[in-house]
Amino acid sequence: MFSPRVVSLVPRTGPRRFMSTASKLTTVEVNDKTGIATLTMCRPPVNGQNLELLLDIKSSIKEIENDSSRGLIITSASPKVFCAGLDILEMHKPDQQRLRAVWTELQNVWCALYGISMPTAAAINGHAPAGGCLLATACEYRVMVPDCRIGLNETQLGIIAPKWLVSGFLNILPKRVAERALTQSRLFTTDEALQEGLIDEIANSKEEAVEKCAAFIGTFSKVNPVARALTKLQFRAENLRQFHKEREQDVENFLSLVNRPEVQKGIGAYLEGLKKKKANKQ
Ligand SMILES: CC/C=C\C/C=C\C/C=C\CCC/C=C/C(=O)SCCNC(=O)CCNC(=O)[C@H](O)C(C)(C)COP(=O)(O)OP(=O)(O)OC[C@H]1O[C@@H](n2cnc3c(N)ncnc32)[C@H](O)[C@@H]1OP(=O)(O)O
Repeated sequence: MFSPRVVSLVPRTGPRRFMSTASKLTTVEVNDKTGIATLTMCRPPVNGQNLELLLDIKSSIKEIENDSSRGLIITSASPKVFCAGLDILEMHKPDQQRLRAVWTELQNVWCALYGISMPTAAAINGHAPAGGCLLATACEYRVMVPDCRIGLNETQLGIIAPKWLVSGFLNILPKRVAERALTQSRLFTTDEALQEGLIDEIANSKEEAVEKCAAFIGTFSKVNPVARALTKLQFRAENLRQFHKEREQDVENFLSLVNRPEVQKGIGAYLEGLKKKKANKQ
């Protein structure tokens, strides 16, 4: 179903770039000076996480890991949206096999990003609801541009974010703030996110956000990388262990939830809402 991955390496003069897949839903650029890889999601208009984008993100993370980069920065090619979360079309009247693959790949992406040993940072250059927030909170550091929103708004959609999906959020926020945000489906503004500690810095542009992420990664230059990696993984091991224990059941739960007639009705209504928003804009 998927084309084989094509990796073309440009010689190491200046920043080197390799397109991570034939489908080009992500690109990876490694800065030769710093050794930091920037993974950019490029699925217009909002980086909706369909199966192909998730597969591409996973492969790009693995490539960066195998390339022994000094760190990973994740960002988006879209001017206003970091990532809008799961592609809602994948969940509306779904093909069952594909739906199963979508959720499995979301799990795989989270696991690869959350569990990678190198330093990670998210340059959040736009809105980051739901699955977008998942990617950002799997990283160790977050820099966001002004006037955007980030959070886990699942309950507003009538759905429940499983424990593994919330664990990045819980690494960052006090439990009480996290519980309230999840139950209220709160989408934090950039300023609120900084105030609560959900993001670490604000940047005025995507470029500045990437620079600040690189500066964060640079803070580890004098730290023993093996000791750093083991310490990071020590903090994350319990969440990962729990995730692996529950991941198969989690897929079944997801399928059963999405297939419920009332959830399908809700997804349909949500899609209509997005269409109306478009009509009102025109
Ligand atoms: C709905 C899910 C229901 C059930 C799932 C059931 C069980 C799941 C159990 C747990 C799941 C938890 C894990 C993760 C879940 C998710 O990620 S669900 C997705 C949640 N995402 C959102 O709620 C975001 C919705 N989008 C927005 O709020 C806005 O679009 C935006 C703030 C991201 C950007 O705003 P604007 O810049 O104003 O752009 P538009 O709104 O005009 O959108 C442009 C274009 O993109 C389409 N679009 C937007 N979001 C999605 C999406 N998530 N999937 C697919 N398509 C999306 C939108 O319709 C517009 O398309 P066009 O009209 O131009 O064709």
